[in-house]
Formats: sequence, C-alpha cells, structure tokens
Amino acid sequence: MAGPGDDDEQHDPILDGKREAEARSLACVSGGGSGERDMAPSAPGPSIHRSGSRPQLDLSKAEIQGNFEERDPTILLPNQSDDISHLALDIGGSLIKLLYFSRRHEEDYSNDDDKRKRTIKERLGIITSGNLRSYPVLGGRLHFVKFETHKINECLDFIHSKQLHRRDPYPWSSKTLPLGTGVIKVTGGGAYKFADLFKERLGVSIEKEDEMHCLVSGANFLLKAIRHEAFTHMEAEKEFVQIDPNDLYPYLLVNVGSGVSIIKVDGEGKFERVSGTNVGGGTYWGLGKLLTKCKSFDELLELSQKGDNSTIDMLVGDIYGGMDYSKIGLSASTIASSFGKAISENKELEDYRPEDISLSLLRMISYNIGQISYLNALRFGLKRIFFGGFFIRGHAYTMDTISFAVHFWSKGEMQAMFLRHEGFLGAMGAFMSYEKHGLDDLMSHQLVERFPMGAPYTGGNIHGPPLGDLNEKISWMEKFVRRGTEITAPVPMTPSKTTGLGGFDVPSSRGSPLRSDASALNVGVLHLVPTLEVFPLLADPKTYEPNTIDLSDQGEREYWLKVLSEHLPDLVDTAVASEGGTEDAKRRGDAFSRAFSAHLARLMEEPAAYGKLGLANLLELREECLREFQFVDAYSSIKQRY
Ligand SMILES: Nc1ncnc2c1ncn2[C@@H]1O[C@H](COP(=O)(O)OP(=O)(O)O)[C@@H](O)[C@H]1O
Ligand SMILES: CC(C)(COP(=O)(O)O)[C@@H](O)C(=O)NCCC(=O)O
Repeated sequence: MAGPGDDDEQHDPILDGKREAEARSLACVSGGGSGERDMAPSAPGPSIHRSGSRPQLDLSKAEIQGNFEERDPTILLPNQSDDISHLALDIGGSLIKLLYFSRRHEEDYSNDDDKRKRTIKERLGIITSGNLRSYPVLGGRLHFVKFETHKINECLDFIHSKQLHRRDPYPWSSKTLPLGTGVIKVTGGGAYKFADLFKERLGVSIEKEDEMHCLVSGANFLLKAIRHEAFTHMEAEKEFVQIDPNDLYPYLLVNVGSGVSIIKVDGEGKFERVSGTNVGGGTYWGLGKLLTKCKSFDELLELSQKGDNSTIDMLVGDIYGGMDYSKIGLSASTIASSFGKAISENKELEDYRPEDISLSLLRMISYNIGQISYLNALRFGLKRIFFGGFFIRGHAYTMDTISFAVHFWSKGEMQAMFLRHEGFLGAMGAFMSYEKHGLDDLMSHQLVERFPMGAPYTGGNIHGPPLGDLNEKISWMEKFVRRGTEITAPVPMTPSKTTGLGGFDVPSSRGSPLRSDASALNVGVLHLVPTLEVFPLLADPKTYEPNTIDLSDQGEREYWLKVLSEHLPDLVDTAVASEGGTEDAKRRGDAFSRAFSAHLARLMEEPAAYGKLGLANLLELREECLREFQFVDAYSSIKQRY
C-alpha cells in the first residue's frame, strides 16, 4: 500500500500511519519462511508435512509458476489436497451456533462470471491460463452464525445453500463430495436430538462431541489465541484484559445458556463441572415472554432498558421505612426480594409495566448467576471467572450486574470477565475437535476479527450465490450502510451508580435501542492469516505491540478517523486509476468507499466493535476492505511511475 517518497514527508498523518503499518509488516514476514521453519530436517523425500495439528503442506512436485525473475513468484503445489475442516455446530436448548471456515479463494473467486474470475486469478498469479489448479492459500476466515434452535430447518437450508457439509478442495471445479460421505462435528443436546434430521436433509452423519469438553477447549483457544477476547465490564466501563497464555489456569468458566454450567478449568482437557443452575437464559427469556408478551429476546432485553424495577421489587428501603440497613452493608435501594412488591399490592399482571417486569427479571437472574459463580470460585480459591453463553448478549446492564455481584461478595478479590465470542465457545470447541483443524497452535497475531463485508445472509434470508458476486456484495453493502446508521453501541447508558452499601441502582439513562442482532448481519468473522510469522529479530516478540497509536483514547481516535475519512476520496481515485479507470473499477471504488465509511462510522459509535483498536488495525481494515472489492494494490499505478 505504500506510495513513494515516504521518507521525505515527515508529518503527513497518512504516511505516518503507513509507516506504522510497515513497522507491523516488518514484524511479520509472510510466506515461505513459515514453511521452511516447520520442515522436519529428517523428512524423507520431497513430500514434507508440517506438524500434525496444522494444515498439511505437501510440497512434492512443487514448481515455480510464471517468471523466475519476479520477486515473489507463485509456487504451485500440485499435490496439495489437504483442506481444513469446514463446519461445526453447537445445538443448544435455545440457539444453534454454527462455525464455518472458508478459505480466501473460496470467497473471493467463487464468482459465477468465469471470464472475470479467471482474469482476477491470473492477475493474482493464482492460476496459469488453461489451468484450473489452485495454489494453497491457507488463509481464510472463521464465520460465526446463529439460528434459533426451533428453526433448525433454516439452519439446514443455510448449510445446504453454501454447501458447507461438503468439503471441496477445489471449490471452482465441479468436484464435490458425494452425498452420504460427510461427517460434521456437533456438540450440545441437538447433536442427539437432530442426528437423523441431518442425515435425512443433508446426507451427512453427525459426530457427537461432549458439550463440556467443547466449552472448555473453545474458551481456552479463544482466550489464548485472540488478543482482545476477554474484557471486564464494571459500571458501564469496558476494559480489555490481556491474557497471558502461560498464566491462564485455573479459572472458573460460567456458561450462561438456557441453563448455567459452572466449570473449574485447570488446563487443556483438565476440567470439572463443579456446579450449575437451572435459572439461566432460558428462564429470563421464557418467563419474560410469558409475563410481557414480547416476541423476541432482544425486544425483552430492550424493554428492560426503559424499566424501573422498584415498582415490582421489594427493596431494603421498603422494609426498613426508607432507611439503609447499613450495619450489614445494605442500602435502602438494594433489592431485598425480587418481585416481592407483588405480594402486598392488589395488582394484576396487566397493572405492571412490561418494562419494569423485564428489568426486575434481568436483575434477579443476572445477580443470582453472579452470586452462585462467586460462591463456586470461593469454594476452589479461584480469582478469575469468565462468563460465556448467549444470555450475556454483550448487554451492558447484564454484565454490570454480574460484575457487581462478583465484586461485592468477593470484596473486590475476584474478577468477572466476559468473552467477545460469548455464545460460540462450544461451537469453537467442536471445530477444534477435528483431527486436523489446524488452529490450536496459531499465534494471536494470526487471527483478527473484522466485519464481514461480503456477508451473504441477512435477516433470515439467504441471498445466494453470495460472496464472489460483486453486484450482490454491493447491494448487501448498501443494506449494511443503511442499517449501520440505525444501529448503536450495545446499550449505551450513563454509568450505573452503586450506593457503596451493596445497592445497585437502576440505570439512570434509558439507553438507545439494542444493537441489531449479530446473526442478522452475520457479524463476527475471524480472519485467519497463517502465513504471517513473527519477525525473528524482535527482542521480545511476546510483548511487542505493533499498535503504537492506541485509538482507545477519544481524541486520538477522532483525529485518525477524520484523517482516514478525509483521505478516502483520494484513495478511491488512486485505486481506480491503478485499475485503468474502467467503469467496473469506478463501481468497485464507490462500493469500497461506502463500505469503509460504514466501518469508520461504526467505530466512531463503538470503538471496541472489532476488539481493541489501534491505528495499525484501522489501516489493515482498510486494506482488507480494498481487497474485498478486488483492488489488489491501490497504489500500483503510483509505484509503476517511480
Ligand atoms: N436471539 C435470541 N433468541 C433466543 N435467545 C437468545 C437470543 N439471544 C440471546 N438469547 C439468550 O441466550 C440463551 C441461549 O444461550 P446459548 O448460549 O445459545 O445457550 P443454548 O446452548 O442453551 O442454546 C437464551 O436462553 C436467551 O436467554
Ligand atoms: C443441561 C445443560 C448442560 C445444557 O446446556 P445449554 O443448552 O443450556 O447450553 C445446561 O442447561 C445446564 O447446565 N443446566 C443446569 C442444570 C443444573 O445443573 O441444574
């Protein structure tokens, strides 16, 4: 992406940014190096395999393709037939969590338009004319999608539409696995309940994976591999926690799904389910639905933001004549008994506001979960509690309530932490259980989370064939941009106050609507970049932080978002010129511009939307976005001039 003359322009913020991105790419060198490092010196013959858990690289009959004078000629690996497992599911009591892997070329070049597809591939050096073999692009993406369990058929349609149940080493050829030969890893109760349906509808067998085992291995993986996976949430303040993979155990994992499982984790595969409670997410949603007539979980959650639970909960002050019970640390506003006021008041259900009921229910269940978790952590002398499961739903008030309970009862000794992929722990674990998933030893810098711009699936409708079709992508982008302006950060609230005496007041701000459900926009993609390697001369690779400009600082963030936004028209012009200024390039340039603007707008609203934000991430995001719209190198025309 770098243009010429970087050295003479000391104070151009864009160029400074470029320098940072370059510093980052200096820290990570790509390609052959990694292959070489992993080669076993004693490997017999030309066919060399890498360590068992990684994708196998078959180098036999490797040949350089094209011009030998080129700096980075493409290497064809004709015998490379290995593939990473594609699909795993966690089918729970309420939701189906689906995780699938797509390699870059499957997405970028699965276009219907053969001519165009081949031109692009040729330009990228992926194929020779008349030759439809691929070179092994090991990079790809992990997609996270969810469906309601009672809509299992929608999920099966989705799998079928994307042919996720068939592993296909050459996606653009006509080869596919014959029906009836595939196996999908599935965890959760649905692995038992729906095994026959999968066979019937998709012709695949289900390999059942233990739910607790999957939860633990998924959590371990995410905590170790994703740089900003865990965070604390106290009094509306979200703070990312850097986990040292060598100092992760022991910890308590609390998975709040329909019901709650409480697991003490001592290591990889070393865990014990020490407790659980049947008062969980299913209780909130089930009771809430009955009591409020809400039609969706999010509607119920959103209602809670406008609620005042003191109309229905019995508070300490109600019992103590408006006074605190300070001797035992209870303020007048502390809930003495959830729903307790309903006993004495001569009211019917209809006399209570659904908003108040929802908040009262949410507080009751969240607080209870926090408290039980604290007691279990205490039982085993654990200090760190990680909460997962979709009940959490990234919802500020839920997390604040759980954190408050843990903090209050442990007198600040224990820490409640949440996971960004909260509901996908089990699915991740199931994915990891494939023999050659190739992910377990990935370093944190190899997985980054970004918004998928080519998302094919919106609002329960499948718009296929999706990812490679530019028209489809652009129209999807337009929807996203429109939607992006509607959505807000999850439950923005003014900080909730505590009385210091164990009270936990109602949210003083009523909050904006809950951000639209991630599943509708297919949010949550981990980009896998396994060709990146840590620069070997770094003094301390573990602590090296390429993001020298931290955008969590508001001033810094506003400055850089503005700079990138203002620079966007120039970048589009340059990118379009690099592709000969064709009509097609103009259209893609326009789509890129809208897409990237939408990202910037979202980050302005919700800086942590894609994890902790630094300038280097932002520049990478821009590059990724350019590539989404098939700009191979926006600066190529400038580079050619010099
Ligand atoms: N869109 C949704 N539909 C239903 N429940 C949801 C939704 N989003 C969050 N939830 C909450 O998440 C819970 C399910 O969490 P999850 O971790 O998927 O558990 P399970 O494996 O039991 O399905 C539900 O009981 C509900 O409280
Ligand atoms: C049975 C379950 C493991 C199923 O998992 P889920 O679908 O709720 O994610 C879970 O609902 C649970 O742990 N329930 C609590 C049961 C108890 O310990 O009382």
